[in-house]
Amino acid sequence: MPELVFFSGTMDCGKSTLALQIEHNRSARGLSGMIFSRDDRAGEGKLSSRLGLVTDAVEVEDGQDLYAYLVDHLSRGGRADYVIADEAQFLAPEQIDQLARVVDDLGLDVFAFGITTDFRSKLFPGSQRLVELADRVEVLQVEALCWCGARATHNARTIGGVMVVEGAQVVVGDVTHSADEVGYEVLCRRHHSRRMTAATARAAALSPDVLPVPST
Ligand SMILES: Nc1ncnc2c1ncn2[C@@H]1O[C@H](COP(=O)(O)OP(=O)(O)O)[C@@H](O)[C@H]1O
Ligand SMILES: Cc1cn([C@H]2C[C@H](O)[C@@H](COP(=O)(O)O)O2)c(=O)[nH]c1=O
Repeated sequence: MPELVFFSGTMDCGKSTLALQIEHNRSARGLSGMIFSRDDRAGEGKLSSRLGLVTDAVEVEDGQDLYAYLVDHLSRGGRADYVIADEAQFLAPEQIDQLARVVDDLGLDVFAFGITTDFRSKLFPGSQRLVELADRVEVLQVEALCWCGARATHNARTIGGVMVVEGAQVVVGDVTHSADEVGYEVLCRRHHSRRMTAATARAAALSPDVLPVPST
């Protein structure tokens, strides 16, 4: 049975790498994938991983009907044996419905990859729809870690390493925090709710105002 699978996790946990591996393994067996992406850091029409691999993708536009795009592609003699959608959090809920229709009406597997929640730990609309519709939601096995060593479950947006909680939901970026630049850092829930990034934790530890806590 074809499936809609949502591979979800924090930033930097290997989602795009897995997407590229699925693509590689299937194309190595002669299958042909339709690859969608949106706002990849590597640029328009790309699906890229931090491990350095990159492939071409169809850049999804606002209002684009993904089901109609596939039907059109197939009716012109194009091939598509499965579908990959990276950065799926950036897709509109209607586009996720269209991907579900690709599974149900065209009989193709759809593998969607994306972060579930934004920097305020609120669901992206596209991710919410994926959770609602997916046959399976898979959490990636490679754990991204918080600076404290716990499993990272949340995405923080930072400016110069300091967590911010105001701003647009979508700001394309990477897990870096050079001065003045918008970046991201993955944190455990405790440190996300305390707004404590690696930089602010280090600064607090060095501060003369912080009294040493005797160990119990
Ligand atoms: N230099 C490296 N050596 C080994 N693994 C790396 C290196 N750089 C990145 N990675 C791996 O790549 C993962 C990020 O992969 P990527 O597919 O770009 O993540 P995502 O799409 O989830 O944001 C990191 O969690 C890490 O496991
Ligand atoms: C938390 C959060 C992230 N983003 C952006 C930042 C990146 O461009 C992508 C995530 O890509 P990755 O391959 O999973 O690292 O999403 C955003 O726009 N808004 C947010 O709140």
